[in-house]
Amino acid sequence: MIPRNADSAIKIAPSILSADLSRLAEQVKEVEAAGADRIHVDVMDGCFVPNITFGPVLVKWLRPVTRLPLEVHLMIAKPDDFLDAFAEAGADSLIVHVEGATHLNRTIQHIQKLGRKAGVAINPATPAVMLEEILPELDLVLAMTVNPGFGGQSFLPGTLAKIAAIRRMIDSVNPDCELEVDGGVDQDSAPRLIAAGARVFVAGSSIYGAPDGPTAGLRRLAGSVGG
Ligand SMILES: O=C(CO)[C@@H](O)[C@H](O)COP(=O)(O)O
Ligand SMILES: [Fe+2]
Repeated sequence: MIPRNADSAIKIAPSILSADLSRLAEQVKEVEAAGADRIHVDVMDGCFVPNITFGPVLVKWLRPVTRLPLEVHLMIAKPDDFLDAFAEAGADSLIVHVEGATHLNRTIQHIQKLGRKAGVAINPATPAVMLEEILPELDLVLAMTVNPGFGGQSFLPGTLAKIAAIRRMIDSVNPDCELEVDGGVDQDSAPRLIAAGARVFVAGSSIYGAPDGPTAGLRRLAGSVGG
């Protein structure tokens, strides 16, 4: 199998939320071989979002399965209480929601002290200006393109203008910060997202739910954005 070009400016992060969890290791190894750039782990607590998924123990078991970075998307009411546990389990980056962190600056400092990359996620209805003060400190912004909580939802096109606004903010104050998008990302939405300024693409159902399998799904998505 020919891997994707590792130097591609476009990064793809398969979300294991849509994987066949009865053979998770195999499913992660498959997307690694197909050229995925990182693995996206959706953590939900049934409080911040109406669904429950994974805890640090899953990250611990996943860590030796792949050489890819593990990014942990924390959709939980009390992210500060779990940062150490996810870092210790092997997370490479920790993403908290701007809507869920009361003392966001402190939370980001905490992540940095743990030696992990720090990201902030922003929901579709939250204005981009909420990122303004924290943006200089960030490694990554995760713009939600669905309401968080479930895989397999439809991309919300109303988020495109905000993504373009975040791209302008990043370019002016922190050009090294990555702009990642999450939710309903497939070969139809991805070209529109790239035009708006996104460079990292989380994809669950378009990869793991692809009828012809995760490798074909990933290839199709990468092909749609020239990555
Ligand atoms: O954070 C979330 C959902 O809350 C995502 O990471 C989903 O896992 C993306 O799944 P698809 O929309 O690509 O199926
Ligand atoms: Fe996510």
